[in-house]
Amino acid sequence: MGKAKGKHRLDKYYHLAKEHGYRSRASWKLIQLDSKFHFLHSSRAVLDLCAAPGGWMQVAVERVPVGSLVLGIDLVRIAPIRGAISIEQDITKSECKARIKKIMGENGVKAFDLVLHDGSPNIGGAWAQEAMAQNALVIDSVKLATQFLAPKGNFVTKVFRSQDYNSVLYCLHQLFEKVEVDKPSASRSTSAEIFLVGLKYKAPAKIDPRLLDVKHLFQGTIEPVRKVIDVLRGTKQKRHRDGYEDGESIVRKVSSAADFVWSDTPLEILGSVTSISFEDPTSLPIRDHALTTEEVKTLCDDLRVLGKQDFKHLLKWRMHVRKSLSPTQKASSTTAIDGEEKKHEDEDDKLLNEMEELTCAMERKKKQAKKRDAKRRTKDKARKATGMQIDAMEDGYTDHELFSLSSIKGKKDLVAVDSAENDDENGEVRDSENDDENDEAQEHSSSVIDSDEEQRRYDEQMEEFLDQVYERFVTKKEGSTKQRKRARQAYSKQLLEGDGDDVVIHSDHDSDEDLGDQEANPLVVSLNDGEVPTKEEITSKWFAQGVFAEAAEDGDLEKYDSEAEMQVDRQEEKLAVPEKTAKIAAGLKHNQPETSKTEEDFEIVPAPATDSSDDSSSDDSDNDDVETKAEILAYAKKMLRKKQREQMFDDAYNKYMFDDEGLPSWFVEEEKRHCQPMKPVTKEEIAAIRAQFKEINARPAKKVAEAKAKKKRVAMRKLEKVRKKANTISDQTDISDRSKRKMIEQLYKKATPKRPKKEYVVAKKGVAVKAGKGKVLVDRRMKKDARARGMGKPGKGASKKGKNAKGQKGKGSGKGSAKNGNKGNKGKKMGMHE
Ligand SMILES: C[S@@+](CC[C@H](N)C(=O)[O-])C[C@H]1O[C@@H](n2cnc3c(N)ncnc32)[C@H](O)[C@@H]1O
Repeated sequence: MGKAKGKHRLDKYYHLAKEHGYRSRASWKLIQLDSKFHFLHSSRAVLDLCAAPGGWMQVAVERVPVGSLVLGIDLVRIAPIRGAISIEQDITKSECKARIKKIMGENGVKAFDLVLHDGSPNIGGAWAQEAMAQNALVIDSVKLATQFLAPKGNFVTKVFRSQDYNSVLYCLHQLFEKVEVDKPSASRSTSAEIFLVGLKYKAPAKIDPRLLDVKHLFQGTIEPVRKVIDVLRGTKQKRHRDGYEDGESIVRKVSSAADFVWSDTPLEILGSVTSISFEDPTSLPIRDHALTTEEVKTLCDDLRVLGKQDFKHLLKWRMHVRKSLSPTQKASSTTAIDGEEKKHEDEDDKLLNEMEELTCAMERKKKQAKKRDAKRRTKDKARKATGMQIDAMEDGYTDHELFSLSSIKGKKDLVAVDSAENDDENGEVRDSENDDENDEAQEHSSSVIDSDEEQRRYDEQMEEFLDQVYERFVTKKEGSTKQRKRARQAYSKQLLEGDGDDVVIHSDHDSDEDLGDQEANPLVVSLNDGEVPTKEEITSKWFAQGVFAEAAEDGDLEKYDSEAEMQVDRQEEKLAVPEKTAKIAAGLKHNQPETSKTEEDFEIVPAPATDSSDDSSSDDSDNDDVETKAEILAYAKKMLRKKQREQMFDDAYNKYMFDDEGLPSWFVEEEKRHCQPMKPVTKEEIAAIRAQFKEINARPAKKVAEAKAKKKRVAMRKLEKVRKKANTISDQTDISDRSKRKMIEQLYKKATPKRPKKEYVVAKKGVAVKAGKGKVLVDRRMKKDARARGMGKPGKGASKKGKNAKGQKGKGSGKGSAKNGNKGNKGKKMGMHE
């Protein structure tokens, strides 16, 4: 069955099979099926149809109870397997039946507990024909199973997911109490094979012969098959796993490529037809499009065998071909669906359309960004040429109103700012673009996706989305709406909040119905549901608290009064979130020491007490410094990303900002202990930064590295010179080889840098000797002791050197060394003193 050849076939299971001594990688399929359905351990007689080379037989022998019969049959000879019998037979012939019966009799087996079938017809040809022959072979194996299977016995067969697949499935449903469909991971995802496991054979007294007649089952003759179905089931047909109804499964349902591409419900089409054709005239441009590859055509040919990747590939192809053939049509087709139609549109289809819109928007934005960049570059050039660059800040020009959000009174102003900004950036781009483009640009003004990073993110999102759509597409067929809902919600959430900073989907509803909001500044967000309490309201609410009654009696009201004022200020301050980012950042460090407050409500954080004079703590403070630096850097790193930065700001609004006073001490204590706000950076992130510091510190100083490199260069040059000289010497003919060698040796000796010689100092009693840099202290006593302890044998050279050293040093090395060297060995205990 269209077997791929070559090295790629030798996958993990091939090697595993080799390792375990199985004759075929197919063994793993049976192992995995058995691990799931546990049919082997209780089978005392197993009939393996189409068993060569015997991989399944080997597994069966391993897993069935000892003494069980495992009978393997194949067209080709199966090499003997210990504990199994094999015969050469065609399972479609009646002779095969007789042979089986004979062997059963010989082994005292009345029926088989398990019939296995992994046959593949040994014919070539078109895929459809092959698949049909395969499934016909399956029915042959079913026939044998009905004759030899014991009641409650099990049956495992391989089928191909072609148009006959559902008929086979149906057939098995009639004969077994339960039918499981499984594709073990050992089965290649590229293969259309799938395994059906019929559990608990019903062993009906009579079986309608048409049920096992491939002509009835597979030939596309709907009526007779339906009759068979009706006779045997007498009930309404159920939907099956793959989403096609039994009766429908044998009919080829075709959709035109044009319908699929231009439809707003592509998933509905994918779920309801068996193939997509390119034959009708409207589909011709699609067929001839460069994007419509042979692969796409093959996928379209049989939609029932689509795997996940195929499914995604097909949807992506549709999206691109749609965009390429008619970008405008696409946009209108997705937006022009009237309300009624939209209701009926599948949710996934809607999401798919949104995704497509995003793709278009992204590409549009990319184009615009490119144009903008080009314009900006030319403008800059022109400016430079005329020397017109003016630094506004240099002139001391600052207009505070310019940066005040409160000056933006409504959406209109905002749009004005927005467009002004665009004008500023675009220069004359806008003038040159037509009105339509301008409208689009405004519509998607917040969905600017122009960097590679964003593109990557978008691609990931798209992949994820398609995965979800596929999962839902598959589960939908089983009627699982819950999962679909969940995934959809997750996706919408992602769209709205995940990357919402870049991609905003505008709903028409927004602009039309929220007219009442027009006068409010949309950037200034109320944290109080739009209702801003007045200063008086807040004050009175504050004083309404019970505690003030007591305080009034104690005459403490003055203090509370100022506190209330502060609360009011803070409330007001909350209303203009973006203007307070500096303070928010300060709020990140929650466990600040006491803060003092000024009338302008600045919070002055006292610097932590440090004592630079304290030397012992300098190490600690160094460590603290590194720790703090690492932490700050980790924050900074996070703040580089817009989304994370805003998240940090948002998180920084917490109760610690208010530094409540007058709380019961036990409460404060417990809060301190248990209520620690989460830092926006993790320990690991800080550790990573510290590791970076370490790495930087570990690098040699630039000067040292340079000096080393220079030294190396000089040495190399020297050696190069020597090499040349050596060559000239060796080329000379009038000198003997021996002298040549000597001369060359000398040359190299001179050139190689000499290591400073070690100086050996012999320790002598009563003479002080300093064994500093380059000096080695040699002490006879020490040597002897070491030798006595068996710690090592001083080499000849060492003693010789020692002697030399002694000779060199002569008297001078004298007595004091005994003090030095022998001190430890004076060892009264040992009594070894010299
Ligand atoms: C994929 S192999 C089976 C592998 C086997 N399960 C194993 O684990 O080694 C398919 C086998 O079906 C056999 N086959 C095809 N048609 C057959 C038939 N009519 N009768 C018997 N064997 C047949 C082929 O000869 C081939 O060996």
